[in-house]
Amino acid sequence: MAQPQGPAGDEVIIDVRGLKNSFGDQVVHENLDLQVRRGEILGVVGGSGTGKSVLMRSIIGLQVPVAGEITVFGEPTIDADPNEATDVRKRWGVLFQGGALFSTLTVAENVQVPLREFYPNLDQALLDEIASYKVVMTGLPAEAGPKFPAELSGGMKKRAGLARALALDPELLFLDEPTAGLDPIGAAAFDELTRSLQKTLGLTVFLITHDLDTLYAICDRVAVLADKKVVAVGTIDELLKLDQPWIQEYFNGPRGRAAQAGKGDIQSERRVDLVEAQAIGGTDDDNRRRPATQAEAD
Ligand SMILES: Nc1ncnc2c1ncn2[C@@H]1O[C@H](COP(=O)(O)OP(=O)(O)OP(=O)(O)O)[C@@H](O)[C@H]1O
Repeated sequence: MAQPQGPAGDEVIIDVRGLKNSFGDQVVHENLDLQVRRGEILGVVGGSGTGKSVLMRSIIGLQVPVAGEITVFGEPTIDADPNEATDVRKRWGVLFQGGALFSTLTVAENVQVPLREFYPNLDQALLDEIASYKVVMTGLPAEAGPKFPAELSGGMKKRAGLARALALDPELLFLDEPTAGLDPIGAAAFDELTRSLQKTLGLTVFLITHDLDTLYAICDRVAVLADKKVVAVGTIDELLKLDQPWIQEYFNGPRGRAAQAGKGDIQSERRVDLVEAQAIGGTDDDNRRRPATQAEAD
């Protein structure tokens, strides 16, 4: 199927049109449109409960909307033919909020879950080899493979979840609040990891976040959810020019201004943070904490 084209002529990987979601009387989305372009990191922001996670679940077929159309790689994901849905699902990876690792499986076994699901005939030696590669790729030490999730720090769990999301060599990555719960150093290191994997692997990334530093550091464009729909999509500079109350409050509030003022410093600090994080084995479990922004320092 021909891929739709975005306004700038870029290939549209995710195309959401007229989406409506509701739970009982509560309407979460109404006439929501969104296009995600190949190769971008799209940040998705909005107040708590505006339906960011429900949007992601709708796109990946876990939430059946009341109305609307969604295509991913040009294929419909709502009421899709099961075989075609499987073909499309192989092309994306998902890091759910909190990591969603299976607690009774080791990190390596968690990474192997999607491989076993989609390629049941792979032999164990190959599964082990792929899992080791993905574990190291996400900055975890090789020794993390045989560990259980309960033995990992919060940051390591996120990396393990990311390793599982990358198991099938996806073209498209969904990240639901990947830096939530991480200290600033861990969050910065995870941002750098996301950016470097996105560049190296040519990924398109749909990234739900509340983290202003993440938006400034790695997102190419930002989509804003409010009033049950996407009220704006653009670079942060473009969004700042809009007279939309939530956008102004979010980006021009004290934390937004601090993130904006320090964005160059934050990015260069974040490169140092990554080196530091790698030096300590990719873990975020040290208790060093320093303010990411002047607002936190205050
Ligand atoms: N399975 C469900 N059943 C009933 N209501 C739901 C369900 N899933 C989500 N909701 C409701 O839909 C709304 C949007 O939820 P969602 O988790 O998408 O918000 P969010 O924008 O991701 O919020 P947050 O930033 O706090 O994570 C919320 O009011 C939530 O209670």
